[in-house]
Amino acid sequence: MILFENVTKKYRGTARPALESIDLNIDRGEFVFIVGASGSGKSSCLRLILREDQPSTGKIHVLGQDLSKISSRKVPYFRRNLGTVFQDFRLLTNKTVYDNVAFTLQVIGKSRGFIQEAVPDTLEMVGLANKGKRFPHELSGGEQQRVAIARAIVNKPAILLADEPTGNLDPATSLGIMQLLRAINASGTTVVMATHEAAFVDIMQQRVVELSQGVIVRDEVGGGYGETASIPVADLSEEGIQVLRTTEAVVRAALSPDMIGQGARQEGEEGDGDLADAQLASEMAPADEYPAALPEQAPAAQQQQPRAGERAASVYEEPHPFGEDDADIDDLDETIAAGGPNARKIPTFLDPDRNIDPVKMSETGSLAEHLGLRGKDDETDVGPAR
Ligand SMILES: Nc1ncnc2c1ncn2[C@@H]1O[C@H](COP(=O)(O)OP(=O)(O)OP(=O)(O)O)[C@@H](O)[C@H]1O
Repeated sequence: MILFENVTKKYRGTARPALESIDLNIDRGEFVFIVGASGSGKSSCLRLILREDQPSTGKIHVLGQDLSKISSRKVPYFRRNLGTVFQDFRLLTNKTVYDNVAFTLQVIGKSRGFIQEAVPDTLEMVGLANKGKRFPHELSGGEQQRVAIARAIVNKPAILLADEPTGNLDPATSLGIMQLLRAINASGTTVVMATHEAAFVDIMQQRVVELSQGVIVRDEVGGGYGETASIPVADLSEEGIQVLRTTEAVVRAALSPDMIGQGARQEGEEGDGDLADAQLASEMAPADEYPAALPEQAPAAQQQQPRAGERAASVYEEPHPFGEDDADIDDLDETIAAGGPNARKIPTFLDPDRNIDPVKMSETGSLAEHLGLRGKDDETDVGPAR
């Protein structure tokens, strides 16, 4: 689906390449973290996939297309298959939430009927069904990122590229965003995410591609953040460190062998966290306490038997821009049904089918409280996470 063949990118006027001899193959349905220290080449990598830039040497194929052969005129058509999310949200400030999401569809000429169906569906999916009339400045940071994600996925792209999507959010809000991205991935979208968020990379146990000075130094399925891709903890305030540690403790407790697949560890049971962690984790885990975050989606492992009528009800069944002859696209449904080539068990608290109501998540404070973290106001939802 995404193929880099011996790709080198050297920017004009720079002494060394930003990316050097990169070979990378990302399959349909994968969730891939791209990690690495600042300047290691993560964003350059995403820009090349998006065809915002071209490699100096080497070949890149995305969705079966040789990117060097796509003319500038056709680049916008190519990009319809890719959703993008950035650290700074990039919303249109003078448009409502609804219009921000609808705008994506309007510019590619979708019918009014399609837009009227797809936008509310997508806003509901990201937990913002009741906030369509708000303007971006009336939303918390986490909510703004949800709008950006809604905008990115409303056209049901095959690939979602996320460049530090939680970089401006606190850990609790970031957790909700990660859960949403994992749910989107579970529905079949390939997700490639550049990040510095060590805790989330560690707990998600997805494929990790680590860059160091433009070179891939690690490509590990089910990996963690790693030691060399260091998080700039020096930037953390004391309070930030406390929140990050608490979050990490919670998610690690949630991932303990006792809990995976069987709900929360009970208070007082043995585990690798302390009692407070176990309490927090057990608050997170009960499956039936919250409605499913994404009712129409199931975690990858459960998607081998799609529910009858589920796909028929989708509003996204329009012809793919690449046409029905594209083998890559033809195979997509099969891959989705199989849960993607790298479908594997995901942590219960990230399981889109089971735990946190997205509306609760988007109402700032409630998730943090739910996690046992400090509650917060809308105004404080945006802030340095690290
Ligand atoms: N347009 C450009 N012109 C010249 N050099 C660039 C350009 N864009 C990036 N670079 C350089 O390429 C290297 C890789 O940058 P890139 O933004 O891809 O790194 P990154 O891993 O995404 O960093 P960060 O985590 O700080 O966002 C850096 O040395 C950067 O200075």
